[in-house]
Amino acid sequence: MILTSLNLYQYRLPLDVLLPVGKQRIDHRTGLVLQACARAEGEHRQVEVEIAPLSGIDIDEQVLVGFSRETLVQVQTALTELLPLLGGQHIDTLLDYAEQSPYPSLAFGLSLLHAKLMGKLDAIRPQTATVPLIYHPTDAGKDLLDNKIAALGKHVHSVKVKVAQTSIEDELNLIYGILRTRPDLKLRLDANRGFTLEQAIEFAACLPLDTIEYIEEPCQNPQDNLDFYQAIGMPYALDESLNDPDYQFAMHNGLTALVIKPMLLGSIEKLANLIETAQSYGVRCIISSSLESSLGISDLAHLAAILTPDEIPGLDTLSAFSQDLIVSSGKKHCLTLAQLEPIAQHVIDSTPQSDVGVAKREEN
Ligand SMILES: O=C(O)CCC(=O)c1ccccc1C(=O)O
Ligand SMILES: [Mg+2]
Repeated sequence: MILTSLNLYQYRLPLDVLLPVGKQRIDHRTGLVLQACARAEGEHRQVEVEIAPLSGIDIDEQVLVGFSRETLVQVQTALTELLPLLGGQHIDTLLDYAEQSPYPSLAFGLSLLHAKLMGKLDAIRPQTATVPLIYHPTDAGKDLLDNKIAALGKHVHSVKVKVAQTSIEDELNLIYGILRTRPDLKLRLDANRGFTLEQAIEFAACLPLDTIEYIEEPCQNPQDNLDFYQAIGMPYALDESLNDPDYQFAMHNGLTALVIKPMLLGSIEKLANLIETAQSYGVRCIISSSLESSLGISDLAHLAAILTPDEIPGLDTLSAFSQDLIVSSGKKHCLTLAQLEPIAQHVIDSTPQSDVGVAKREEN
């Protein structure tokens, strides 16, 4: 299968409510959409992927830290240079560039584009269940949270709650409030490295252990996670730790889950290897959102069904988005490609006599 055209677009979507990025908050999301067409023996395929590194600035104009290291501009520049090299090539070339790219978001996007052109995502029903995300939006009150908890369906068995954001007292109240409303729920807590070892122990000691599935990144210094587990016996999960380019899976007491954010980690092959290694030690792998638009979330729901069929992914981040992008999640408005800003384009003349590539590039 040969790549016959590639089109790159940029999107910018305002959010209706703030979304958490660790302790920071964002009020809009920007990213890229890469569309590719490929042909083989009369068959023609056209697919789109979202490439949206989780970097940029928060609502206080502070740089987002702890997630993607690459900026949108870096990825956009790399892709603009890559498109002319990809045009006319076999689609497997996408995998070569994915393995070579220093940018995880780009590696993931290129490998996903390959998988979609191969039809690998069509063959499976997406995971429709997701673990609801509960957090304090600084622009919404306690009522909104209470309503969200009261509205959870009976099929929901776990929720994810952001902690280490406000005071320990407020957060214990929130958690006990949730458990009063729904005593059957299990909780996945996420501290985003917000606690010192002492604070993490003090906090966890106030919670009923058997209601907590795990706590993500309890300690500021992840080396303290082991002491945390030894002191309190609460299982923990790693999330930010996986973003370190040198991260290698290592089994430790108390390590129960990896929170896998594909946009931050790299190619599907790399994800699959990490998942296989972790699962061989009995560590659960939870595919999770990096705050992608509906296009990216839909692909993650398909990938979760393929890579982690026994787990419910953490993809409950779309409700904050004002509009859908390319793929409808049921919102009133769904932006189409024609409504996005084109950044770069590369078309191969597909008449049989000619193999000449024509590159067009628009500066913005
Ligand atoms: O994991 C989930 O369920 C939702 C996604 C989420 O919480 C998140 C999204 C973007 C950046 C960081 C995080 C996080 O897990 O801390
Ligand atoms: Mg987390």
